[in-house]
Amino acid sequence: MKVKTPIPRAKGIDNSLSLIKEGFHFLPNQRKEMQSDIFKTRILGQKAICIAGEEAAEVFYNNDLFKRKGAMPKPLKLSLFGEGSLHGLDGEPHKNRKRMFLSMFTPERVEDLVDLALKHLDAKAGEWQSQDGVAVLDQMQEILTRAGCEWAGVPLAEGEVQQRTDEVVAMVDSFGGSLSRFRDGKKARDSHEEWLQKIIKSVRKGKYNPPENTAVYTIAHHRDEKGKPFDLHTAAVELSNAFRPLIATANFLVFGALAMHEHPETRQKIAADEDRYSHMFSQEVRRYYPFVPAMAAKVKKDFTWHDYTFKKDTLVILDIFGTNRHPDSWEQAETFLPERFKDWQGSPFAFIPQGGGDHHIGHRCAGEWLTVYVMRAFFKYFAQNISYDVPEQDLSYSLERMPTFPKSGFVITNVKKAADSDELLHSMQKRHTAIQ
Ligand code: HEM
Repeated sequence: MKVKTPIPRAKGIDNSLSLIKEGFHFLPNQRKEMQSDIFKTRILGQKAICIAGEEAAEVFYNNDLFKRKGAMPKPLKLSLFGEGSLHGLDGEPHKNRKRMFLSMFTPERVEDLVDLALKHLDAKAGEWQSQDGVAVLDQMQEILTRAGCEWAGVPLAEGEVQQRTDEVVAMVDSFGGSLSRFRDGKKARDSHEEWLQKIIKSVRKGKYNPPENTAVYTIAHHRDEKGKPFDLHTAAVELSNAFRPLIATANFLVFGALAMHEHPETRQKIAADEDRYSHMFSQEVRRYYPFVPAMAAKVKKDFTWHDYTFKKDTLVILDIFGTNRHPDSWEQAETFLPERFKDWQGSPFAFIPQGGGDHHIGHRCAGEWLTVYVMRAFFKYFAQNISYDVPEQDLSYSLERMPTFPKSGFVITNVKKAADSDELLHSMQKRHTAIQ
């Protein structure tokens, strides 16, 4: 970790606009310019310390030193996460909420989701065969909305699939600082929460009886650390958080399709899946391609780290994208290389596309395994079950836009299912994905 003393300060009075304008480049560029993995700046009018790398992630995810209260910018609550969600909780309330989430994401339920997602993917692939061309991004978003709702026990009528898909897409697309995308995300969230509140209400009244292992059942009947049920608004927010983030997986799926296209040798390797290559490939997609730029927390109590005193309530920003490509942890960090995960020893702090630390006691993403297993299964399906052409199109993606994806949405044409597609699908859906 490179640390300059005294801690350098970024140029400019407040860097909020530079962050929005430069996107994924902002933190890595500042670090490069200042030759330091820790620097000071101002964001949204507040003093902030920006840090990057494995060691930085380890300190950031220390619950004794950092808290989430007051760290999340208001617009993120209003559009992406929902007000009162577990992302902003600390201590016992967070532990109680996190236990509830992890109880809904058991290995069996992960397998249920993978099976459902494959079922919807296979149905869509059947339709693609008679279409001129399809944008994989849009298709993945619809498939994951259908599968996510079915899995969570949220009834979704055929006639509202498009509306509900558009809403979750708008919420996830709202975090990058664009005012118009924020407004769309906020509007989408209002409608989305109203819909989910009605569903929770009918479960509580006994008018709708979903299976006990579904998210909708769990959340409708959950009791918090004081033994109280959620108010209707919080129940809707957390029900959303139990399936809405799946939509983000669509971006990784499209980046994976792009990687298969740009590194054609990976396609055969995924199909053969020796040494769990599909897993290595999925991990490298999550490491290499951008999704989450950074996370924010506040200092819980004064402490000193690298001779710098972090004062209580100071905003600290962890560079997520930069940590996944940090040269101290990754050789040839800027190269797409799935094999790097073959003998990877694992580190909860060097590889943090979905947050770092421990899933149970910290804020690390509750849906990380759902994400990885859906990715593995879909990449295998793409490599084994279908063939397609990738026509001329704009496959570039902007690192200034947050979130980002290939500009064309990754269009494929001439889709054909393999003769033994049904058999392959059946073998994939067999219960063999158990967490390993
Ligand atoms: C591309 C896929 C995904 C990405 C990039 C992602 C990323 C993240 C990140 C960065 C965090 C916050 C870590 C922190 O606060 O330090 C998080 C938290 C969370 N994620 Fe995900 N996520 C993804 C998919 C999912 C899925 C599929 C689900 C569930 C269906 C999910 C549910 C959650 C929940 C409930 C939290 C809050 C955890 C807590 O505060 O304790 N995520 N995710």
